[in-house]
Amino acid sequence: MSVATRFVLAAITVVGLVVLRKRKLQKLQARIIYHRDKDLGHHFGMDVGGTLGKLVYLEKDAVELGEVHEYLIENDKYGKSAQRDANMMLQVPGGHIHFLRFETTKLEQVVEFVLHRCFHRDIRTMPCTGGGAFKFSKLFEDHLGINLQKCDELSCLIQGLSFVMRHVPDECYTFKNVSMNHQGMGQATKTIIHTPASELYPFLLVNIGSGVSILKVSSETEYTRVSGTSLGGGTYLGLCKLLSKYKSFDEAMDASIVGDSNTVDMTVGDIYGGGYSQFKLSADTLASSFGKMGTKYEPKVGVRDEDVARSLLIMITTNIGQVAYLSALRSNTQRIYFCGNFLRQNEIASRQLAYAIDYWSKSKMEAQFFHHEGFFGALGALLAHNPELI
Ligand SMILES: Nc1ncnc2c1ncn2[C@@H]1O[C@H](COP(=O)(O)OP(=O)(O)OP(=O)(O)O)[C@@H](O)[C@H]1O
Ligand SMILES: CC(C)(CO)[C@@H](O)C(=O)NCCC(=O)O
Repeated sequence: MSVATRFVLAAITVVGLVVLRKRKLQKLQARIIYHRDKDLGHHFGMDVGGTLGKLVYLEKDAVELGEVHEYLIENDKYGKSAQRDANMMLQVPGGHIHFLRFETTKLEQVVEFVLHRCFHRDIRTMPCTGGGAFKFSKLFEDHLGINLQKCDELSCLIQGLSFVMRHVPDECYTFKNVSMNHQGMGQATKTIIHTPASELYPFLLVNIGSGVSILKVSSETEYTRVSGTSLGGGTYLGLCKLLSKYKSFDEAMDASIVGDSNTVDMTVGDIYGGGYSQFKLSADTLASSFGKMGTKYEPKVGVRDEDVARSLLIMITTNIGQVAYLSALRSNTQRIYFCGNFLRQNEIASRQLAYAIDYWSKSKMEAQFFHHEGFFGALGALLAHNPELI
């Protein structure tokens, strides 16, 4: 090949490469401009409660959410401020919904982290529910330039719940053949339940978050808040931290699995020396939560932290079960659905609730639970801005 031919070929290659690179750059720039023109906020739904913040986001296609998705995965990997519940991911037409949790006290850290990434400029408004939508709206506006669009928490709760009931197969479960002693031990079998839409309403919904809200739900759009109690998941976590060495909900949960509440609680047997047969109260019936502690000179002797965690769990759960049962009686509903993050990875509590409802109602009522129990509010906020998903 002559020198001249070689020169021509090299020139063509260089020009080709330059053109290709320019095209690639133009494509990239077009994508960036396309991003900047769009408000990605409607891909999100946030619920900031008294204890936990919940964030769901719709990944329509990986390119569009680009950096946001990467951040969330990266954040997840390093277990920093937020945690992704990977097993909760839902497939919806044209995308996936991802689920994240963070402690509300770490919200400022999350905001700070986001601030150091440029993608927040692509998010101008974000639907948000829970008390935090009000409490933290200025923080989001001032630091990130994001306008939180406030959505009512109970309305979002119902929207999110209706969505999973309609679209997520095997979402609801109960415990069949409930027989248990009063310390939450039992062999009942976890069973998936499919209730036909025609038989669904009315039902009672008990949302166990920091506090507890109890709603009578008559249709997808009609509901009333019939009761509530301040003895909820926040009470359990707060008392655990106060009375034991456990520093987190997950630690307290692990401990309560191996704890023995009998060292802490007073049973009918402790009082009667056996059962109170006249009123069919067996010897192992819980008579007084933490009652044994009141009779001891040095209450902590012989009591382990795991026993305290277990006893607290039974105490809070039994009380919620009773308030739920009485509310169902008053509202004339047979099915009671329990949700909220207190029930997250908390099978002792859900079994105990199933048992309590069955016991008090003489098997006329049934307790049911959800796999996505803590995310309905955030899902409802997401759906408010993506009605096509409903
Ligand atoms: N990782 C966790 N950290 C803290 N609490 C947890 C965790 N996982 C489960 N919980 C339990 O979930 C409860 C909070 O539930 P949820 O997120 O449904 O309520 P919230 O939105 O924070 O409260 P509220 O609706 O009353 O404002 C806590 O009080 C605790 O019992
Ligand atoms: C205040 C809310 C609604 C916040 O989610 C919740 O924590 C709650 O229902 N608490 C119980 C309030 C009551 O005693 O009715």
